[in-house]
Amino acid sequence: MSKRTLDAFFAAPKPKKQKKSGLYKEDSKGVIELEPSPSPSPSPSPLPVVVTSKETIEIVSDDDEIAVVSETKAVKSTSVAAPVILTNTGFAIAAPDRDTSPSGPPSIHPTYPFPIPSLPRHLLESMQPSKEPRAINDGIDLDLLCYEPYMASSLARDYGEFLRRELPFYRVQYKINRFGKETEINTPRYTTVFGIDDTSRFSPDGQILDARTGKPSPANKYKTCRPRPIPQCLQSLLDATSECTNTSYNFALVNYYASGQDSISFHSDDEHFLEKEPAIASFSFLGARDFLLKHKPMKEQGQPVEGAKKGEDKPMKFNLTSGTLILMRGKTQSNWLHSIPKRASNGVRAPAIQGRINITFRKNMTAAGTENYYRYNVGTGPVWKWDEKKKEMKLHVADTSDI
Ligand SMILES: O=C(O)CCC(=O)C(=O)O
Ligand SMILES: [Fe+2]
Repeated sequence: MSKRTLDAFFAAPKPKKQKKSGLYKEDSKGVIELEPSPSPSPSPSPLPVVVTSKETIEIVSDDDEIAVVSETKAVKSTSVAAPVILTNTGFAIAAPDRDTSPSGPPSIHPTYPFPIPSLPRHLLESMQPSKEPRAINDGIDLDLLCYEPYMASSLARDYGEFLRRELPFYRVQYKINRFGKETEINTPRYTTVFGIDDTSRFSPDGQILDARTGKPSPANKYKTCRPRPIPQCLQSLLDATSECTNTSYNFALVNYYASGQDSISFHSDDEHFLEKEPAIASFSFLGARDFLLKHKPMKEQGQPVEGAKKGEDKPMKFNLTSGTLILMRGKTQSNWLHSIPKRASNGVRAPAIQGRINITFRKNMTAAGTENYYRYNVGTGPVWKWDEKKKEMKLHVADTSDI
């Protein structure tokens, strides 16, 4: 969401708790793959049995957010034999026959706080959609394509864990003017962004070039940010998504919702620097979360309120599980709002909410759009990085040993 949209957002008082209207915000599936193993040598593997469980969760609050609203060369490497792990239940955990060696050197750029490893080879080979999409268009001006799943569950988990572990994240704070008063906003989720708008491109060695002339761009073209090339681990999914959705993208925005308290308020991705009727590809990895969609108020759009169409009064709800891709296209962004509401993380009937990665691929047309995306998704604060031992985000301390 852009600053312009935010300003419009705060032009009226914000209702407290549930039942919101207009643009105001509110702000897991367990998968076990088992292979019966009567003997210690279970190969060749039959198809895995996938056991899933659904949970019921409730909305806890809808205030806070202020929603904002290298290319690398593959190198040959050797495959590691997949181990078979025997459990004390008499089952062996299916050990996939996969090559987890890196598919190339890490992606590096002066703007990255640390090198970003290239994908393990088994993931790089799994970037194409696993099935045909289903159209969802049963609301007025709603035009969605849902790949459910785009990526099978164990690959989606590996990919989600890879991104969570290897990407730099930020907890962006910024100030807005709300009813004439300066207000500090704490974005209620981890964010990060890579990419550059259509007027520029990166050279193979990471310099910013003018997209039309191919010459280096003036050093002051981007005044408030340092655009970062999309690392291989995201570019490979972007390329596969471009191909299957027949759309080009130049930005990857990543959200990490660490718990049910992390969220994004109702908004639409209708920034003026995107194309008209933009196609936005939105992926989900790791923990499942509810995704709400509701029609913008008809009145606001100069249409009669009577005969409200599906989604306007009561939001449509999708439980987005790991590996799902939702493509929002056509008139969706100009007519619909979407959100990931807060959820109770330890409800009686609900297991703890697991962290969730979201990636959106978009096509940004202007340099101002680039500045906007970096301002609201990287900001000026410290870097957070996943601590694999503690299983949580930790402030990243730059390694100065080489300086
Ligand atoms: O996490 C999601 O599924 C939605 C994210 C989103 O709407 C956004 O980043 O604009
Ligand atoms: Fe969005």
